Amino acid sequence: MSRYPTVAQIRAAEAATGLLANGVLMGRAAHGLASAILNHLRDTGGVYGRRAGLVVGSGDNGGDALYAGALLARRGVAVSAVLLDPAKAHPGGLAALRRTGGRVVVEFGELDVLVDGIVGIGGSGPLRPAAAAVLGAARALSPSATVVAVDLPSGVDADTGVVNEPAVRADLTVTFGLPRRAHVLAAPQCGRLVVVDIGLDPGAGRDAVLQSLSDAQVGAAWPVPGPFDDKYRQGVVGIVAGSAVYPGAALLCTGAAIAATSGMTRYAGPAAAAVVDHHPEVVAVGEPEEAGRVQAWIVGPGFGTDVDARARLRTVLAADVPVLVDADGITLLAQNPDLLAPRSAPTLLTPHAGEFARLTGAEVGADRVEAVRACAADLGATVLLKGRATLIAGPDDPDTVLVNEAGSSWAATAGSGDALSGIVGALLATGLPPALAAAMGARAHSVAAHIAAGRPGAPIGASALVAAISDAIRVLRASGA
Ligand SMILES: NC(=O)C1=CN([C@@H]2O[C@H](COP(=O)(O)OP(=O)(O)OC[C@H]3O[C@@H](n4cnc5c(N)ncnc54)[C@H](OP(=O)(O)O)[C@@H]3O)[C@@H](O)[C@H]2O)[C@@H](O)CC1
Ligand SMILES: [K+]
Repeated sequence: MSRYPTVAQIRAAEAATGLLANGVLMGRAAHGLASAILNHLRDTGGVYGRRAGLVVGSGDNGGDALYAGALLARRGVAVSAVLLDPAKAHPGGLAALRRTGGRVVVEFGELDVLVDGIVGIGGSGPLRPAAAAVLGAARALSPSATVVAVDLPSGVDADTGVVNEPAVRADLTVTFGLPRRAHVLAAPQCGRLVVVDIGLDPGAGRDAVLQSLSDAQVGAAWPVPGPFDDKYRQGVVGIVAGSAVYPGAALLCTGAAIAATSGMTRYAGPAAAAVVDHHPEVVAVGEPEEAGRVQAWIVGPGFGTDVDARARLRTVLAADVPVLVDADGITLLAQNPDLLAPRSAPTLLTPHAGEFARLTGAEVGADRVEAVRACAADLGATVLLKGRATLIAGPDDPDTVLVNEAGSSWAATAGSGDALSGIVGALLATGLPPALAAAMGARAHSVAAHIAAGRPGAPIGASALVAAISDAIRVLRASGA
């Protein structure tokens, strides 16, 4: 489990060490930062004589960069620093840099490493023009220089992950003590993340709302048949998806559900013939009323928004079992919010940003974590908000929002959401709590996309993703072994 505290929580954890005022924490931070840069230099041709440029802001983030620069200079790195506000540059850090032979310059020469010490957790808004100009000139002169962000890429909001352009885009981000929310919410902007141990209390971060499951946790919790299980033991999932004209969503959703668990899969809807054609293990009927008992329903992918779809949604939501509502089902639900009111079994909604806006009547906004939490509380449902960082909140636990960072964008392909619904719905039918099922499904979905794309990656369709689900589960189950 990784936890991503807010800036306020990080500041409290730092203060609790009692080591803020005496500079011990900054010393540890600078040491870790310098080590990460030295490792990078060693991996790319050596340390001595390589060139590092520091862009130094007016706060402690700049202080980290200056102290680390001093350590690099001592190891033979040619270090230069541009001070954005010379009067406010960290005095101790600046003195240390000067003592070790680092130079203060007004513009950089060619560089191997460009260190962003402009702002960290004290920053707000985009890069100011002076900082943007220095970075722009450095990038133009040294386009292949590795960009190392101190704590956070400047311009990225630490708590929301919003990238306020112009912002730094880092190849490597070195942070201190605990990862910040932005590291998972804006992962592509951060590049590789190194978390340096600065001696925070072992319990620090426990109060963080935003959390992610590890692959090992997902693998360990994945339901697989035990020695005495029969076909019903892992639950029966019922799927209402697709249409006679467009059976694709039904096929993808059903295929994903079949692969995700060894529970039984039923299908009810107008694509029944096509579903059985492609997936002979499915018991398929025309309407949900005819489907027999299920332990969870998936309703909505590609099933349209006409009166028949509306009637099917109503039937499914009237059942006293967990229901996952996706895609067209969410659009219909937005028009008929009263359908959720009588439900006592869990409901799980899986909107993308557009469907979320339809559902809540407002755009997701900058603070996605708060948006998904508020939506879950308002609707009394678990909500999975899709994105590169998928967020999941339940209605009864306002102190937990789960996040799955996809790690790549290979899953951004048509039909991918149908596959996600299939995986999560099958997990729901096994009896897993909705938020856990959603987070596990999202993780498996990301891993499947990664496997299907291969290395180096190639674009995939959702069918390839579905075909890789079994391998993804194997990878997850092996990761903790
Ligand atoms: N505390 C500790 O023990 C440890 C702290 N650590 C380090 O300290 C960092 C936090 O330091 P911090 O609090 O001094 O804030 P920080 O992020 O450097 O910048 C604040 C100043 O920048 C300015 N500014 C704001 N927005 C801006 C923008 N968009 N563009 C340009 N400038 C902007 C604004 O000042 P202004 O120019 O407005 O006067 C603001 O006051 C943290 O991220 C970590 O790296 C580590 O050493 C571990 C131990
Ligand atoms: K920074």
